[in-house]
Amino acid sequence: MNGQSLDGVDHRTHRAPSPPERPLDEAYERGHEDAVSVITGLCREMYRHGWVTGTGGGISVRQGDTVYMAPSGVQKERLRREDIFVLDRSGAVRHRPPNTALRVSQCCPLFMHAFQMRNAGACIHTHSQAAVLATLLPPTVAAGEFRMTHQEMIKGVPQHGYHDTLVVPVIDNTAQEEQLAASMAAAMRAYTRAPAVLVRRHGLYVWGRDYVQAKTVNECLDYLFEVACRMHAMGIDHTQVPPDCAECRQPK
Ligand SMILES: CSC[C@@H](O)[C@@H](O)C(=O)COP(=O)(O)O
Ligand SMILES: [Zn+2]
Repeated sequence: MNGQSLDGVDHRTHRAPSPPERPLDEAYERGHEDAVSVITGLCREMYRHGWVTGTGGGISVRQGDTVYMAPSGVQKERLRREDIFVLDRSGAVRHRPPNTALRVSQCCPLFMHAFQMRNAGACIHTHSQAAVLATLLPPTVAAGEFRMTHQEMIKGVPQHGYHDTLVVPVIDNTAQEEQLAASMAAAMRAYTRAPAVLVRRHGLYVWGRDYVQAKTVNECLDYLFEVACRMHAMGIDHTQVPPDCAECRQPK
């Protein structure tokens, strides 16, 4: 698909021509329909988990050089197909919804980091309570990173095994979502193995090679964040190798 011929957007200003372009409909090829369905469907699913309530959070999907993204400030579980923005891989809007009041998600520059720096096929942003609470755990606050080891669900994170320590960097929240972009990029450069970035008192950005992997990793991480909080409440250190792990305690 060529963005210029699709919509005629002025790429210098990112402004749509007038009158507004046609909506996403049956005239679009199958690939576009699938990406849009993934966004609307997953947002509904994530809403049921309490991860994208109150208009917060969302998901963006990349197919080749085309990126699909929700508008800003709308209830993400009630997105309609025609509400979805289409961008190119540089983050320039190529097609906007017919409702000209809609603006692209404020998460745009953060989603673009996942696509540009990790070649991700999807990036999920949640306001999960487990993720928020994990950023406030004492060891996490002091270290600026969430650490956990010896949990089965760590195996759901690419390049991680049961005995590995999962490390997720934590960045400080800002007044506006877009202002997180620089510190998220710095964290991604510093933590090349991390599958995600936590935002203190805010939530999580997690990516994957496609939406299936991003969804899986998000679910594993959220489970781990919740377990870590509960372990902490029980007085158990989730960052330490358990003393009964024969494999880790054995002298080499
Ligand atoms: C409850 S408002 C939350 C937003 O400011 C922001 O954090 C967010 O995640 C969603 O931004 P949006 O621009 O609506 O896609
Ligand atoms: Zn947010």
